[in-house]
Amino acid sequence: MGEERMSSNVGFRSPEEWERLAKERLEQGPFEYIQSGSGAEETLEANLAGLRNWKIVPRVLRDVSTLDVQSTIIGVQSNLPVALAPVGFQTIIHPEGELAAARAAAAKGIPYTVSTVSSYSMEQIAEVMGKGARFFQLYWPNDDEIALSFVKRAEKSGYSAILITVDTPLLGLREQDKQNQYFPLKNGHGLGNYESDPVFRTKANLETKEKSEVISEVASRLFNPTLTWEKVRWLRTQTKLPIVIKGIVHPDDARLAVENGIDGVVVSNHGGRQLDGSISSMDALEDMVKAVKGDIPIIFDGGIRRGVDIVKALALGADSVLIGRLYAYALIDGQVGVEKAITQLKDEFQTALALTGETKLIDLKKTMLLKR
Ligand SMILES: Cc1cc2nc3c(=O)[nH]c(=O)nc-3n(C[C@H](O)[C@H](O)[C@H](O)COP(=O)(O)O)c2cc1C
Ligand SMILES: CCCCCCC(=O)C(=O)O
Repeated sequence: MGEERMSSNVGFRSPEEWERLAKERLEQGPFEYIQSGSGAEETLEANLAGLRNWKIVPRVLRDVSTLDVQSTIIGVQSNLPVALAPVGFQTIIHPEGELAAARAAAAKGIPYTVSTVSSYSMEQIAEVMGKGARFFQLYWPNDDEIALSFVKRAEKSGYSAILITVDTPLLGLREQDKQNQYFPLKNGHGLGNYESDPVFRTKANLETKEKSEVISEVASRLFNPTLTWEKVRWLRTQTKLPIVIKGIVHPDDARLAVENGIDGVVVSNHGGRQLDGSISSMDALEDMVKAVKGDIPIIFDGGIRRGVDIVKALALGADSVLIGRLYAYALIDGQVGVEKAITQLKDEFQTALALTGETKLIDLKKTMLLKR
């Protein structure tokens, strides 16, 4: 491992350095769209603090020469207990957007989650991924036939699970974006899945529309504040793919997920971009674990920046984690950048695991953590 680690130091970039470079290279609108949270950004900061506040109490003299970090995430194999989170509009970062990030995930053997508002279609992304594991994230439109069409297309193009994001009945109040008057959709990003959808095309009469009209048609269908568990139960009857609910932090919602036949939850506050003042992901995790651990897989996101953060989330009971901004910033260097970020995260995670005194994911336990 020594020689491999020396060579991986070439071109090393810390998460902070990726963020700094992204700020330098992107225009203010796109950069702040990625970086910012909602409101006063209390929850954005709380996600980071929530992880920082847990300290590891490491053990020693336990032969940590052989590590096993292989994982299963919603039924698919992964080289790490990590998947790339759905991040919409990736062409605001790099012209190859989702294609580059998805290729990187496939090359590194971890799952990639395609956002409903990806700039390339789910079929285009599937094609570049080959056998790479992929999930489809559903922003349920205000038209169930379009929602079902997305899910059927995901089935056909080899997606292994549907993640329904439920923390976005409407967009959080993001002050920087308001100041910048910036929302990527308005500039024509994030249309990949809508523009290619046969049901949407017919309903919106797309053949006769200018780009600006297409954008308005998508914008008018994107949000669905009427969504309830009843609709989720209906979707359960329409697909055999595992369904995961993304964006819950209340243990009662986790129980409801189990009762409604859901196959996993993502404990998430959307990276602090929705309800500002909501509980940090790490503070929510303990009660979510008490509510559903062992019933369905628990995925965690919000604030993961380094390998040691993954150790903490898994020790507190998560089965795996998603990373968002960490890879989004690295996407400024396209596929190479994202691959570099994943390689580094793996190195950090393995190092943190060994220095904690453990070799296997299953041995990460809450007893090795103290909250300070
Ligand atoms: C720029 C950006 C775009 C995002 N787009 C989506 C999206 O399309 N769908 C979704 O479910 N979550 C989206 N998220 C939230 C992420 O999936 C994830 O929950 C969050 O980024 C995790 O926090 P982290 O960035 O601290 O890792 C987005 C986050 C960012 C930063
Ligand atoms: C319901 C569509 C909202 C798209 C916003 C993308 C996103 O999740 C984010 O910016 O955060």
